[in-house]
Amino acid sequence: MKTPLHLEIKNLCFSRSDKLLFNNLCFEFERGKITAILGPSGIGKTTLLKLIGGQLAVDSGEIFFNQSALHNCSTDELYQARKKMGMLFQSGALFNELSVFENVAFPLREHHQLDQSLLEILVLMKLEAVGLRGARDLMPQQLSGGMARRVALARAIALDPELIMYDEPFSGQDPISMNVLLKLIKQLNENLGLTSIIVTHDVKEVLSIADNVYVLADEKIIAQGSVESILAQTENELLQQFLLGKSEGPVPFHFKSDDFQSDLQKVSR
Ligand SMILES: Nc1ncnc2c1ncn2[C@@H]1O[C@H](COP(=O)(O)OP(=O)(O)OP(=O)(O)O)[C@@H](O)[C@H]1O
Repeated sequence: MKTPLHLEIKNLCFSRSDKLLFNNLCFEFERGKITAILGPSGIGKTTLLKLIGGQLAVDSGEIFFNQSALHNCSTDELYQARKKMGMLFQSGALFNELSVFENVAFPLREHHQLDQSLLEILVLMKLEAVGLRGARDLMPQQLSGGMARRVALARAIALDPELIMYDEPFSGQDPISMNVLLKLIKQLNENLGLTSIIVTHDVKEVLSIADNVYVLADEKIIAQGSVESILAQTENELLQQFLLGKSEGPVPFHFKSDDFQSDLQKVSR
C-alpha cells in the first residue's frame, strides 16, 4: 500500500498582480524526503512556499497537509498546522538585539510555557544540532553569514516541525559554508525525520542531497521526479538550459518586444 503523502497540492491556480504564476499545477511531497523546487527567477517559487504556509490563499486548488485540507480550514486549524512547519526564509534575519540563545528560545517562549531549565535544555539541543552550542552567548552581529544561517535553522527547528521549508538557504554563502549547510540540511532531514522542501538557484548543490525535484517554467511544471530521472531527460531542451545554466536555449535573452527595425523607425529625429 502506498504511504500517504505528507503534503499534496492539487490543481493549484494562482495569480499575483494579474500575472498568472501557477496554471493547474499538482505537487506531491513524500514524508521524510527532500524535495527541491527549481526554476528561473520570478517564476513563483517563494510564492509556492507562502501558499503552503498559508501566508497566501490559493485562487483555486487544494492543499492537503497530513491529509487535512489547508486551503479552506479555519484560522485556528491553520495556526495548528503552521506550528508543524518550520520556515527558513531568504531574509530569515535574526533578531539583532537578542543573543543566539534568545533567538532560538524565542519561538519556544512564544508557543510554550516552559520552565527555564527545560527551555535551556531544548535550546542547547537545537544549537548542538547545528554545531553552534558554543556560540550561545554571541550576538547576531558577531556571527559570520554561515553561522547566522545555522542559528536561523536552529530557530526554525525549535518547535520540532514535521515539515521544513528553505527559501534560498545557500545564497551569499562561501563554498565551505554552503557545504556545511548542505550536510546539515541532509542530517537534520534524516535525524529528525523531517520532510524538507528547498527552493534554490544552486542547482548542482541541491541535486546532491535532494530525493525529488520539480522544475517550474512558464506557469507549468516542466520536469518532475527523482534526481536521476531529471538528469536523464537530455532531450528536454528547456530543462537542460536551466540545469546547466546555459545562456543559449529556449529561454530567450530578449524581453518580449516589437520588431527592432520598426521600433527604430518610430524614434523621432
Ligand atoms: N508582494 C507582492 N505583490 C505582488 N507581486 C509580487 C509580490 N511578491 C512577488 N510578486 C511577484 O510574484 C512573482 C513570483 O515571485 P516569487 O518571489 O515567488 O518568485 P521566485 O521564483 O521565488 O523568484 P526568485 O527566484 O527571484 O526568488 C514575481 O513576478 C514577483 O514580481
